[in-house]
Amino acid sequence: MSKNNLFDQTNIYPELESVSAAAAARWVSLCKEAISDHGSFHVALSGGSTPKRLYQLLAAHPFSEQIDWAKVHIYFGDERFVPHDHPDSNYRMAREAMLDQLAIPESQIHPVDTSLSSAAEAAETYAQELQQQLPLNHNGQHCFDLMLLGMGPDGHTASLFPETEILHEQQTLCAASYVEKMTSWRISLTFKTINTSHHIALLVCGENKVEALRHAMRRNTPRLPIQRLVPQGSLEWLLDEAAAKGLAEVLA
Ligand SMILES: O=C1O[C@H](COP(=O)(O)O)[C@@H](O)[C@H](O)[C@H]1O
Repeated sequence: MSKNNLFDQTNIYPELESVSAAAAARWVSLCKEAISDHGSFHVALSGGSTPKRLYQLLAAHPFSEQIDWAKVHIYFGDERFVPHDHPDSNYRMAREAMLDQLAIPESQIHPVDTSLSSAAEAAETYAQELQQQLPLNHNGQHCFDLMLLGMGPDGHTASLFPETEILHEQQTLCAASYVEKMTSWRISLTFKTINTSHHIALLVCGENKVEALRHAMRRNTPRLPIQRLVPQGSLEWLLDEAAAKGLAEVLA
């Protein structure tokens, strides 16, 4: 249907609730697949506002009991360099919405250590942890079974913001980045890591995402971070109708 491979798997749902339910169903099926393939499921959570409902759904009936939580390993695609109890912490949001309700062994929950002395040190430590914990794919690359992502109105994904050096990072799995417009340090997985994932699910909701989505779908000049997605595995977009407004003609 689409002229752009990046958008070959694009599904549009009425609103956040149905986007979240579809993402939860995808989590369940990928989780079962990964556990039968290599005995565990390694997932990177996204932050921001969109995934909170997904996390709440996963922690409750009917999704929670379909998942063997003892075999799930939780990581973070990006993090704000703030304490874990800070309102901006992605870890705190995931704890409150999902993790506190589930029987995942603590040793399998991998937050970014934001108590370290700098964002650079936190990122370096996290990169080492990923190297130790993540399974290798058949190419010998550290590989997530599922990478959850969102997209900001400026086309950022994870904490890969426009005009930041981290966009070009090819060596490490995770790096620190100062985001001028947020006046804050972020720690983020790099495109190298994201693109290696077995499956990427992008949840995008809200009218303020329309312009960035249209730009990326039209394959215009690649100025947005999101256009740096070159997945080795599969990638699917889960959009709500507000974000997908007017996209039909671009996808046709
Ligand atoms: O992938 C991600 O995208 C979001 C965009 O957030 P949203 O609040 O518009 O859903 C980003 O800020 C977040 O940290 C990240 O993981």
